Amino acid sequence: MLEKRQPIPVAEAVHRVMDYAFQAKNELVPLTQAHGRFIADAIRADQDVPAFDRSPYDGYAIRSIDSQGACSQQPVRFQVVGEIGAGYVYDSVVEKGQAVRIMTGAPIPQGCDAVVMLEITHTFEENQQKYMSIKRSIEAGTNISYKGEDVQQGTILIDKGQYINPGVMALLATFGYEQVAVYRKMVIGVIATGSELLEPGECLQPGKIRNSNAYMMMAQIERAGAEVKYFGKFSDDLELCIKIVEKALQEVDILITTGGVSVGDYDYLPAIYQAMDAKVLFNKVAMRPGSVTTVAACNDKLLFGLSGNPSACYVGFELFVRPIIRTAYCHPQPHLRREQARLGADFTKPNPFTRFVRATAYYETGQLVAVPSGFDKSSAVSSLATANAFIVLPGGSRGYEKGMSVAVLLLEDLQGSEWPWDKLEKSYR
Ligand SMILES: Nc1nc2c(c(=O)[nH]1)N[C@H]1C(S)=C(S)[C@@H](COP(=O)(O)OP(=O)(O)OC[C@H]3O[C@@H](n4cnc5c(N)ncnc54)[C@H](O)[C@@H]3O)O[C@H]1N2
Ligand code: MOO
Ligand SMILES: [Mg+2]
Repeated sequence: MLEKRQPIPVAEAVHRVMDYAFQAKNELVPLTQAHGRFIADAIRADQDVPAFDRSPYDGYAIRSIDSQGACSQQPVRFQVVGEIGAGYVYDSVVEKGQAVRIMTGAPIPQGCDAVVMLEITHTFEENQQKYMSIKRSIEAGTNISYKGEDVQQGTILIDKGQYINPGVMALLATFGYEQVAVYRKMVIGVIATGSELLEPGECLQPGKIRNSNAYMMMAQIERAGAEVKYFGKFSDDLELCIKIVEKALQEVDILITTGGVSVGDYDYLPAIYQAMDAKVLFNKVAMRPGSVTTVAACNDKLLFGLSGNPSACYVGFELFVRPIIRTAYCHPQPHLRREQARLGADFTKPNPFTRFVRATAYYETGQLVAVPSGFDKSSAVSSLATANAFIVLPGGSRGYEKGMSVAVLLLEDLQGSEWPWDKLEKSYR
């Protein structure tokens, strides 16, 4: 007798998976390889930035008091006693009536408290001595970038778990990180199943299709920030498949299979979990696509049995695997970013289960709009290419109309959500 599978709500399924979340170990990488990784240590400013008062302009450093009374009828002149470029320090004290030619980024010489922009000065020479004059008085503090105005020593600038973007790279360099502690990339194994599968380089034959899921998932794994280990395709021999899964599981942090989780004669995954004595966390989720998504735990390692249908496989990865990866990197918001959007086209299919419609989301005069990105069957591959979001339609509805407000999950957003599954209300206009 065929075992009857009990569908569980999506949020419950995600909870069951997240109970197995763990933290990845750290490793040091050269700064040049840190972009795109997740930082494993907070960045604390060990110095002020800037570290000294400096000039934001090219001009002349002066003592502001000396400029008092300057006007167009009575310009005030300064004796130019030196010059200082960025990277150098003027080593004398500037005296009454003196000025130092200064370049952007150079430290303010001792004695000076203002910088006059080059454009408002007049320069001349008398008796082989350089002078500069100005026609207005300058207040103390004019054109000075003060020590610590950008960052004060001791400030925590980035918490651990943050994604290293180009701006974080700038901070790491500013504070002298030649090596950066990042979370070790999780290694995720991928196995495709099905005798119908051909690789992209092979010619199509009757009844066969090309294996798209493995390549799609490899990219999803990389987008989520992990590393792929591809084990190729299963053979048709169950005993051999069991051995392959057991061996693969030892070489990876997480193993994903695609296909073979339903009730077909060649759907081997349930038998494999049983043979391995793996604990099945669930094998049916009240969602479409991806209702057959199965997750099992074997010696604390997760085995994700994603559907063979491309759209179902894609959705299963983003909902269940991605948050495990991001949690391993201590990211505080490991799930897909949830937002509210306006539905850009009718979606008339009824939804007995929560439906994740692959969609294109975009802004239109400040409002997020989401339009289904094409053919919406679980087997669809075409609608994935332009999808950057899922429209989440709660179960028990009879279809949705253009203009309604719907929840969306954004696929290409780095911020993420802490827990996007609360209060998935029925939509409203
Ligand atoms: N009697 C029932 N039949 C099915 C049920 C059910 O509940 N009762 N569930 C259906 C649902 S829902 C889905 S989804 C699929 C899931 O099937 P499997 O996960 O077992 O996957 P396969 O049978 O191996 O393949 C399904 C489909 O996907 C194609 N496929 C497989 N691997 C790949 C790949 N790597 N790249 C591209 N396409 C792939 C495969 O050729 C099949 O067409 O089961 C339903 N059936
Ligand atoms: O698991 Mo299937 O994708 O619900 O169609
Ligand atoms: Mg099947």
